[in-house]
Amino acid sequence: MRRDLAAWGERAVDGARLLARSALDTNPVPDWDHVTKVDPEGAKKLPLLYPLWLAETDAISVGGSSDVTPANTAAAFDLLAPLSTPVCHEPSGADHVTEQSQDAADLLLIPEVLNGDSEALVGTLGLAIESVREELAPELIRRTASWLPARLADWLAGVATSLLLSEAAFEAYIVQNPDSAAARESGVTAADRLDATDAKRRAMAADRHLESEIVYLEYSGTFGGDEAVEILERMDGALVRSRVWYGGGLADAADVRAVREAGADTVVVGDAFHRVAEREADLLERATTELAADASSERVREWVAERVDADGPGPRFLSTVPGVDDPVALAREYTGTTVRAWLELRARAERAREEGTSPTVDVQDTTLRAALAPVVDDPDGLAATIARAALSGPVTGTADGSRQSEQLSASLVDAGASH
Ligand SMILES: CC(C)=CCC/C(C)=C/CC/C(C)=C/CC/C(C)=C/COP(=O)(O)OP(=O)(O)O
Ligand SMILES: O=P(O)(O)OC[C@@H](O)CO
Repeated sequence: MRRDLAAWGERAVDGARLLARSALDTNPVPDWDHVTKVDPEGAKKLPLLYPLWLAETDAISVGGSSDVTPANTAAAFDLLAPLSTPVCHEPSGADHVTEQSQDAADLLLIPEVLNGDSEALVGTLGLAIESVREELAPELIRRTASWLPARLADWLAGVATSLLLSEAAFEAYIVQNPDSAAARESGVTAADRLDATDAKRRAMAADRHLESEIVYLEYSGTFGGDEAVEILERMDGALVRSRVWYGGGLADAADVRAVREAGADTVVVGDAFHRVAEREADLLERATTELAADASSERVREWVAERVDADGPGPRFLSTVPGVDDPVALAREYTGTTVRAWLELRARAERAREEGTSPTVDVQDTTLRAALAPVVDDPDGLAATIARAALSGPVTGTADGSRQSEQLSASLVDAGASH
């Protein structure tokens, strides 16, 4: 009798859970419109005033499929964790998840590839779970409660592992560009590309069986165009709980509109953001020779207006953000502020060198600090971090993004300050 009652109770709970799944939004991943993917590898840079550009996006995802290491992941988190925008961590290897990355990230996103090899679906995941259960979690317990008896510590490490996985969100990827690093990492070849019918079926399996919080249509590096639209339209309405994310080659408002109208809940933009930093590096170099260190705001505004037009990377990135009404005006504003902040930091670094004082630049009353104040909680701390990174410059032999300085678009080292 007692057993019958217990079984009945369990069934009732399961039934309620199923009802809630269909009737309520139980997905812990917010329904973001726009996510910016920040790749920690050294070749992909951040604009000097990245907190301004990233204040426009709904969330940041830190990750990439090549040349990502625990060290460059840590450097990226040092720069990004202080922002008010939520920061996710999307590891592509088991060793990218560390205590520091877990502390810094608001959400762990775990990729599982629906059309790749089994290594990418469960192999790397198994390895990562093993490393959390047998290394990361026991080490954490040892450090925080070394006095615990071994058996209790081991039990707690198991609980911590389950907790990490239950709080993570799983991303069921459909990888459609076989020429991308993501495809190489997940064993996806041209023959594995899916048509709309198969893509929808696998998405339904991920939604209902794997219970993946995200179904991610991935064209990494290239825009999926009509094919992506057809797949998204086919999936639309077929999924109960998973959010649908589209990423790959988004470079302007028209691309974004097309995939959103087809049913993508969230668009993910990667390269278009890193291109802002690439262009900025050239622009700052020119500003150094063409503008006086104390150029007026008006002069800088004119100079920037002549060089930033609708086809530039800044306006293009901002045009992918659904809420931004005038991407050209906003990109000019952010670029102008960046140029002024840069000229001022250079001048301060030069002065510090001439006076033989410490190479650390005082960030009080700087354009940098003032620009950060409206978008972050601790503008003093972040301004100091950015100035320190810009001043410390690259170190010979490393260009892997493992230092914050290697992740910024420009370095002030030639202004005389050394580290
Ligand atoms: C469980 C824990 C603690 C960690 C998870 C570690 C795992 C499972 C990693 C899986 C890695 C995997 C299957 C990667 C496949 C490649 C992929 C889809 C990567 C995501 O794409 P991006 O890395 O954003 O692509 P780009 O570098 O091309 O921008
Ligand atoms: O870099 P892009 O092509 O914007 O792609 C974004 C993201 O989907 C990559 O994982």
